[in-house]
Amino acid sequence: MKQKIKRKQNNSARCIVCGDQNKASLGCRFYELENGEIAATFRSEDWHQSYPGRMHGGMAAGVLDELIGRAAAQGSDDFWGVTVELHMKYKKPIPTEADLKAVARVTKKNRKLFEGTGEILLPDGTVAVEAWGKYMILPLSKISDGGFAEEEWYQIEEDDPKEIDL
Ligand SMILES: CCCCCCCCCCCC(=O)SCCNC(=O)CCNC(=O)[C@H](O)C(C)(C)COP(=O)(O)OP(=O)(O)OC[C@H]1O[C@@H](n2cnc3c(N)ncnc32)[C@H](O)[C@@H]1OP(=O)(O)O
Repeated sequence: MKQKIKRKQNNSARCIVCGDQNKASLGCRFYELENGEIAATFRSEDWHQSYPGRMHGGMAAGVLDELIGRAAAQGSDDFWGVTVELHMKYKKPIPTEADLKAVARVTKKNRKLFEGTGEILLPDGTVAVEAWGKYMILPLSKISDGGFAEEEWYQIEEDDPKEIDL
């Protein structure tokens, strides 16, 4: 089903999932949706492989870890936290050298913690991987040394889609 995109979130420079200047990164883009969920687009390259032709399960966990975390950061470029628990269910292999999508949402949130779920979809829409995660909300100063937000956290200017088919 097509979902309207409200806003694209920032990328970072060196992250393995969304690093704009990291050649090994999955190149994720994160789009906040009108229905309250968040979607990611990314490409599985051959260097993300586990078995031949199959994306590494750790990379899939990385995508859903970050995507669920970002689901709680909707509307803000200054909301931070760290993953404290992550549970994965691998249902189908994810091919390498494929353009892929994922979607996530927050399911529970209080002052200190939040939880959410997410899925990676195969090109035909089948759910390949499901995840549930729990995160602790923290100020950036407790997570990273200074300079990240100013130097490594920015919008990529490009021709962004207006909607996404999930
Ligand atoms: C995200 C948007 C970003 C948006 C954009 C970016 C998205 C990035 C997403 C990727 C994120 C990552 O991969 S992050 C990388 C992977 N994760 C990490 O590196 C986290 C490693 N863990 C830690 O650094 C630490 O454990 C902390 C900071 C989480 C907690 O340390 P601490 O504060 O010393 O811990 P502690 O005193 O034991 O606990 C503090 C309070 O939290 C509670 N607590 C601790 N763990 C848990 C838990 N799993 N479930 C419930 N509650 C817990 C304790 O009971 C306690 O409650 P009370 O006694 O106060 O009541």
